[in-house]
Amino acid sequence: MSDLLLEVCQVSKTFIRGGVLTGRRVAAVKDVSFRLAAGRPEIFAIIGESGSGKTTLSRMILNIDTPTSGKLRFDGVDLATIRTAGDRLAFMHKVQPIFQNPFESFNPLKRIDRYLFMTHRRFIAADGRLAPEMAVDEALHKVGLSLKEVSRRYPHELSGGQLQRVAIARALLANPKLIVADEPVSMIDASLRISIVNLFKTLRDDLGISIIYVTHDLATAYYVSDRIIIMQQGSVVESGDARAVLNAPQHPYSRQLREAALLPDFAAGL
Ligand SMILES: Nc1ncnc2c1ncn2[C@@H]1O[C@H](COP(=O)(O)OP(=O)(O)OP(=O)(O)O)[C@@H](O)[C@H]1O
Repeated sequence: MSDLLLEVCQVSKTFIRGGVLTGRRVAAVKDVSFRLAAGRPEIFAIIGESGSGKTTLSRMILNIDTPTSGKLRFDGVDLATIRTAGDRLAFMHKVQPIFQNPFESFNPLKRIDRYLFMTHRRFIAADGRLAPEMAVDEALHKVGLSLKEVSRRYPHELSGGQLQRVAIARALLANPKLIVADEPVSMIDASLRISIVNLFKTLRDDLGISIIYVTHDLATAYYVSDRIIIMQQGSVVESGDARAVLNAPQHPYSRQLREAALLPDFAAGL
């Protein structure tokens, strides 16, 4: 096992928009580096406005996109060497995504309990000690729900907040070491956001899971994160301890973000 859980090493991603010859190059992520230590679970926020490259960076961490240059290693394994279906499944055991819109994460025609049982079957090697009902119920309990509550229900029969909890329970069935959550609360009612964000703290403290929290929302990032990076136009402009950076931002862009966030919402998050 490596001393590092995740190593993002001088990673860049360039897209070509339009035709191959006539297209314009878009540098979505530029030379980004950071590390998460193994055995020291933390909430690491990637902050930036729309178009700053957060999603592209998180997709590379999830091995959905490949970098144009640079390297990503998870648990010592270079993500570029993950090629077979078996390798991919092994990676997904350890790294799980949570997406912005929980309603898009689930097939609307499939019952939620069936979805969770399917996921359990897929990752059964991760936790073969429990019968499917018990494993699914246990995962749901970790997010404040139960199998009884979601049984026989379809995604549209739950609130966005409840469904995002189910998405987190589904991620937990894989027994991951890292969850990459891309704007996980932005589509959820403001009143429920803090409960999801608090859940991340519980996953970190009680289950030892590290969380990469991708957001444009400084208030929740301030409230929940241990460390942050602030991205502008693909580059990291500031990084460090979340409270230190957000209390006294040094870079003009970080200051600008903080000033823009000094709205009632931000104050409420402090
Ligand atoms: N598949 C793609 N093809 C071309 N350009 C892309 C692609 N994906 C992202 N981009 C561009 O890369 C830049 C960074 O986008 P990205 O989605 O990573 O930013 P973001 O900070 O996550 O923004 P948002 O919060 O709006 O999703 C943007 O200019 C975007 O238009």
